[in-house]
Amino acid sequence: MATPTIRQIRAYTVRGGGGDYHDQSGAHWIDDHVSTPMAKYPNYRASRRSFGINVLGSLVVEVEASDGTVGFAVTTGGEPAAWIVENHLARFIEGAKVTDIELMWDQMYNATLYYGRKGLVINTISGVDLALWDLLGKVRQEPVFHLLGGAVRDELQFYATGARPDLAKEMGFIGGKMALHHGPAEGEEGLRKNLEILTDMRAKVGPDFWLMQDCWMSLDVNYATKFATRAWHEAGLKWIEEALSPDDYWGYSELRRNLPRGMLCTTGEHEATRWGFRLLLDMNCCDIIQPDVGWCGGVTELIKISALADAHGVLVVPHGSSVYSYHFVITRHNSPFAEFLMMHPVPDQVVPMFTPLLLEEPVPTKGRLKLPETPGFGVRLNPECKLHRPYTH
Ligand SMILES: C[C@H](O)[C@H](O)CC(=O)C(=O)O
Ligand SMILES: [Mg+2]
Repeated sequence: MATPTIRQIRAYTVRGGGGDYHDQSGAHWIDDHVSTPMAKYPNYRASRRSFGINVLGSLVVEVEASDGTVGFAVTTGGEPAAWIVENHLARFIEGAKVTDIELMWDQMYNATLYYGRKGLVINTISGVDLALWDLLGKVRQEPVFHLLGGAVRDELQFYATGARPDLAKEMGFIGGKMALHHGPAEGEEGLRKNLEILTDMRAKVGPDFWLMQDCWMSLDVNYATKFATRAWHEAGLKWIEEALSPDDYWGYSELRRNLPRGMLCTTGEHEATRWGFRLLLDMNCCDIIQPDVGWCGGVTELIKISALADAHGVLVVPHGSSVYSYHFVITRHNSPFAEFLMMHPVPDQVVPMFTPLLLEEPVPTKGRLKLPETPGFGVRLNPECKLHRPYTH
């Protein structure tokens, strides 16, 4: 049978959770006075929505093959990403063989180099790439993790990100990661509060449960060193995550050298491509890299990033991104566990990370998950979510 080609690519936007998991309404732990680079401005301290963390919304990319098979993926990027797909990237996708993902990636990346490389553009390319892997899996009637070389273990094991590691422990997760609440602008009092939250949580979860702190790019080297050292001694903090701006490779190098022996430095969720990660690796910036497969260039690029990290003895524990991460992590020896982002507002129960956008999105039970062998990424779009196609070509 001839290899199907791609008949059409379509880009949609949708609001209210899903790919853009920060696009929540009402009270939610993910928007409860989280420390950010904007927290130096008191007006933007209480809520990340106040400075526009959710302005983009979700992007949904659909690719339809000549045999009628449709692949899709969701990520962030919203309307500007939809414009890039429809007006620029479509030409490299339509007419191509469904198997030629490497070629399509290279053309999308090189054609956008003059305004792309990172951020929104590589985020958009990631969405297209994930849709292409979904399509190939569906055409072949294989789950994506089979196409990536097959599972290297029976099931995935997860730590949970949310405000309640104590509840995550009861739910069977191997660790809990909390968002930092107070940044350097909140001074000594903020530092004391940050440490208090951690020591309280340590008392609740006992000595052995992993506790991690996500700093969402909000600290400087001095504050991060002081906080991490005290948090290690007073609360057994396992890792300090994304303490600095993603552009500050020099700062990460220094921070990692400053950390107490045994404590891990992690970063990379806002880094992109093999070239960005090469800087983090060559400059000894961290012990674990955390690429987001929906932002770093997609699965096609994550394969390369992961191989590079492996050669440097650095683990790859992707940021969030639900099934798109799970299908990768299960195939890699240097990704021994995965993140589960708790999207319940409290969060006192497990809900699918991209809720309500996907159907059949698998979730961990007792902190573990055996991936179903459904073709592609094994998920469907929820027909109740209103998609909008702002541009056509
Ligand atoms: C909790 C963090 O601020 C962010 O929303 C998610 C994240 O960075 C992570 O899961 O890691
Ligand atoms: Mg993070």
